[in-house]
Amino acid sequence: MSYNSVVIRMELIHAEVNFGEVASAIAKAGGDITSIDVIRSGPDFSVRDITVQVGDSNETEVIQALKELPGTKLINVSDRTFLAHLGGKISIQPTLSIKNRDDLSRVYTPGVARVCTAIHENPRKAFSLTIKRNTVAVISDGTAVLGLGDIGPHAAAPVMEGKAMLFKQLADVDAFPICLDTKDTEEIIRTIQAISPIFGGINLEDISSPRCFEIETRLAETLDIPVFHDDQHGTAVVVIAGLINALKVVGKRMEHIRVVVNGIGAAGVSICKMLLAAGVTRLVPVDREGAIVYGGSYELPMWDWLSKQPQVEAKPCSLKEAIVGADVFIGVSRGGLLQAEDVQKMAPDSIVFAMANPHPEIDPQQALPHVRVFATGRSDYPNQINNVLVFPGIFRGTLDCRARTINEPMKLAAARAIASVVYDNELNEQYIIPSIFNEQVVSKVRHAVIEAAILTGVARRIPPDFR
Ligand SMILES: NC(=O)C1=CN([C@@H]2O[C@H](COP(=O)(O)OP(=O)(O)OC[C@H]3O[C@@H](n4cnc5c(N)ncnc54)[C@H](O)[C@@H]3O)[C@@H](O)[C@H]2O)C=CC1
Ligand SMILES: CC(=O)C(=O)O
Ligand SMILES: [Mg+2]
Repeated sequence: MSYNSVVIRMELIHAEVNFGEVASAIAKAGGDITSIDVIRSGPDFSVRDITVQVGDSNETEVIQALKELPGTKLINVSDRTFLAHLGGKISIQPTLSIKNRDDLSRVYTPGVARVCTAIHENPRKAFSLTIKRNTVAVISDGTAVLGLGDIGPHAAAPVMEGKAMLFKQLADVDAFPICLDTKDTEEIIRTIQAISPIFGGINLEDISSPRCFEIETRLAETLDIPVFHDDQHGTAVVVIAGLINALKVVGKRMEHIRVVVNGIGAAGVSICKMLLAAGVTRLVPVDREGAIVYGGSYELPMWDWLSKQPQVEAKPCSLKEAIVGADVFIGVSRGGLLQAEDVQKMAPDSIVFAMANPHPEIDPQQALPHVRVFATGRSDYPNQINNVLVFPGIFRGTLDCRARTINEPMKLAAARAIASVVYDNELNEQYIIPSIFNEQVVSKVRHAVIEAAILTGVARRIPPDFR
């Protein structure tokens, strides 16, 4: 069940009802009052805003119970999540204000012309004299939005705005959401190439597989700024970070574990690749039709690549068969695929990362009693494994050193940096991954990424704190 916060504005006639009765009607219907504000108060009546936490299955009951309560009048019900989206979630602010003609002639014509000429003569100056220095495009075609699927570019916008907010708040990166009204691979590539001059980096988001692989590869080959498909690499980095720490908690080693990854799309492919690079020797990638097996032959190039890796198991099986005896389950597919009896059959001290959003592969209440370490992509349970721990710090570091790409050593360094934020003496089943509000995350990821970029020769600038 998912939870929403609703604000209920209602009038209470004092002679007929008191607040205790209202509170008890809400509680009986399954709502949880989190705050009360008095909007107007008179001798005979008062108007209050009551904020109530409701599950998606009991919101109607709460409203109905209040409608039926004598002495009350329901004025309005607003969903706080929708309120937070009114008018969108970001805006653009100038860095200085124009107070007089002198200011005007400096930031605009004629002064601006000298700056344009300087960039024309030396295009690298765009990095210091325009927003390219600190701006990332968050680009989606709306085809794989969270686990909601192909919901189109308009409906994708709230997620892209949310990513832009997180970039700014967590890492002071200016990010701009762009939702493309095309699913055509060539048109997407050409459009991104055409808009790229103003950006210092491209964060691809929620573009379905397998198109996302070609789009990213072709853009990375042709652009001189980093192109990072967040659902692939951000997710893989945070999974490796979580796994490094979860394995310490259960006392197992990367080389000895058997891992099942369910959902071999954008996130799943990248996770599998990074698991192999991290030393996993027994891997079972599973998609809708069952396991992708060693020695098999697949139309999708990434699946075919996986089938050539000797660490991938050769025995065909379904997800429910694959999970028997597994040490680790990583889900990046869709919600509600597993039940308690499935995770019960895993090896002792099992680790489950059920990361489909917004609904995980297994309901946390079903899984928790049977697994040693459990994590989801959501913020309402402990151990939130979400790529938000990765993209702000990775781009902060990349922009600061003007890296032309984000390579494997930079990603691995980011994963280790995230894991290192939780000290060994703090690690436990409920705390394998730091909170996104832990300020060390962005600064450690930034540092590790810059160091790796310099070492691998992709940094075009050495930031002052590295000189
Ligand atoms: N927690 C996090 O940070 C992240 C979570 N995700 C979540 O992971 C899921 C997948 O995301 P993407 O890889 O971007 O999507 P995608 O569309 O590229 O891949 C999804 C894959 O799951 C497979 N799949 C669907 N139903 C399945 C089933 N019943 N059994 C096995 N496989 C199944 C599809 O065939 C596809 O290959 C989404 O729910 C998304 O919200 C994705 C990125 C980050
Ligand atoms: C978190 C994220 O990027 C997703 O679920 O698609
Ligand atoms: Mg995403």
